Amino acid sequence: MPLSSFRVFSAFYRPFVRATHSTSTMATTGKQKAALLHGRTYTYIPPTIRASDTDKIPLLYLAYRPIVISGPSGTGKSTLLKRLFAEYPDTFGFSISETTRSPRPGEQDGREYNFVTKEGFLDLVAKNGFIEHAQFGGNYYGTSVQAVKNIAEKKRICILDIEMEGVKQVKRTDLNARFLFLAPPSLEVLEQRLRGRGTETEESLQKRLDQAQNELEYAKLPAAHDKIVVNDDLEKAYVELRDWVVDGGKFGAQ
Ligand SMILES: Nc1ncnc2c1ncn2[C@@H]1O[C@H](COP(=O)(O)OP(=O)(O)OP(=O)(O)O)[C@@H](O)[C@H]1O
Repeated sequence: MPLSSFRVFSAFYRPFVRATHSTSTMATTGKQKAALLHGRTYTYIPPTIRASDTDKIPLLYLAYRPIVISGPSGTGKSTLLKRLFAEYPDTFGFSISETTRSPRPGEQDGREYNFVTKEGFLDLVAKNGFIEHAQFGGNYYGTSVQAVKNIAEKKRICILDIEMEGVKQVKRTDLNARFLFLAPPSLEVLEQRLRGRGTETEESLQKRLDQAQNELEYAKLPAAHDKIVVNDDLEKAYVELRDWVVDGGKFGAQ
């Protein structure tokens, strides 16, 4: 795993989940629609519980619907989310990751991380309890479905900044999330932004661009996302993203 992926799990009180790796598996139910795009098969996974099944969704998740923001690395997700959190400081929640590593001095269980045993972690993996998980430096790290639910319980809206496999995994839960895809104006512009950011090696840049193609192709599937925003002009993209997220003050509540 490239070092840059570690920041996914390293920040305290993360307002959103950042991940570039996932070990989620593809579902194989008959409900799926598959589409062959450019020689690869992409599967649209319909939500386990549809937003229209309001009687099956716990009340809290009707009111505090998590928002999943995905899009190729370098599209501008962090830039736009930072602005959103600054404009709405008390609206969004903090998801706490699970980890099998030991607490460092000063760290508290349930604050920086939920510290769990390897057995407990793998048991939750087997039960499909993670949205994303990864191994780093001999330890496991992950974002559990329960951690996202805890945010709704605090009456806040959880924003998940995750990649495609995580998006599919969220669709398999009863989180009743809304899905926004942030697209770059083009792959060329994306490459320029990644180079301009100065965080990538040539190798990690290539990996990100390859993954960007996968994400862009998945996003073409009908109903993969509820909203697509193209981040061409930053100001325009921010207003479009914010207006969709805020939804006239309802934040997507049903
Ligand atoms: N509309 C825009 N016009 C020009 N530059 C932009 C625009 N949006 C973002 N950028 C720049 O592009 C770079 C990548 O943005 P950012 O780091 O927010 O992407 P990201 O999607 O969060 O990437 P990652 O998933 O790798 O963290 C940054 O240097 C940012 O300043």
